[in-house]
Amino acid sequence: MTDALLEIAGLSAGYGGSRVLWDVDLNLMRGRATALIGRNGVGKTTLLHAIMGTRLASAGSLRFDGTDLSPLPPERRARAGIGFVPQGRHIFPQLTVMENLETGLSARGGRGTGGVPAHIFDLFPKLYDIRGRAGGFLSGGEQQQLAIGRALAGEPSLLLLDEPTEGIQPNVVQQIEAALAHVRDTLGMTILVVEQYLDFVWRFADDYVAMQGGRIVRAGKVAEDPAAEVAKLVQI
Ligand SMILES: Nc1ncnc2c1ncn2[C@@H]1O[C@H](COP(=O)(O)OP(=O)(O)OP(=O)(O)O)[C@@H](O)[C@H]1O
Repeated sequence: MTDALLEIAGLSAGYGGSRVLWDVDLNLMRGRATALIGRNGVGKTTLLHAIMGTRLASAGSLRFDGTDLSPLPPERRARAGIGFVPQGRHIFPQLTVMENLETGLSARGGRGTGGVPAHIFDLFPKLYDIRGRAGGFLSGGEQQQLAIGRALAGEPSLLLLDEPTEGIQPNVVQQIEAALAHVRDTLGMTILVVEQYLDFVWRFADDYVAMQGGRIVRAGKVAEDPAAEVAKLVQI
């Protein structure tokens, strides 16, 4: 067993004839949170989709916990332990908060038992208060908490998040930050978070990876490189 939970090597991906990711190498270490940053359109979302299997790579390899992900469709990748909080949240509007959370349980595969884990309501108490409300009636902040809670219900070992603070008020941003730090520190969860809001990720992430033009141009530890310096380099 290596220290890397996810090993990406020489990954390329795109849309039709246009290539978006070029020869991406990235290792995510177990129990660490990595911020994936870069300007709009550099390919961050595409990289998350290539990991999740909702966009297929045209070249390169993806190994998760030692297993080749390439032949696995998205639902098998979810059952293997990859959770995804997509941009735009994709809450089921007709289902209640509790039912939305329960949809996340199917990603568990053989891991975990019982219903929605209680710690999700400890992390996001508001979800318990509104558990009977339809997803379509939630505020943006509530939807984001629900999207994260639903991914956590699958008890993933790797959690992918696409711009979780987008359009979210500061008190909910703080809760999201505390929740991500908590699942990393107590459950040893590995996290890859795409973010434009560098102050947020620099507060809790361990590592960062900066992309430009579909390539990783810099990687390091957030404790060693100031956010402002990295932001300047990748022109955020
Ligand atoms: N479904 C699609 N079909 C065609 N091109 C796409 C599609 N989705 C994204 N692209 C293009 O791929 C490139 C990378 O997009 P991607 O969403 O991965 O970037 P990003 O860094 O996540 O940016 P953002 O922060 O705006 O989401 C962009 O040029 C985008 O226009």
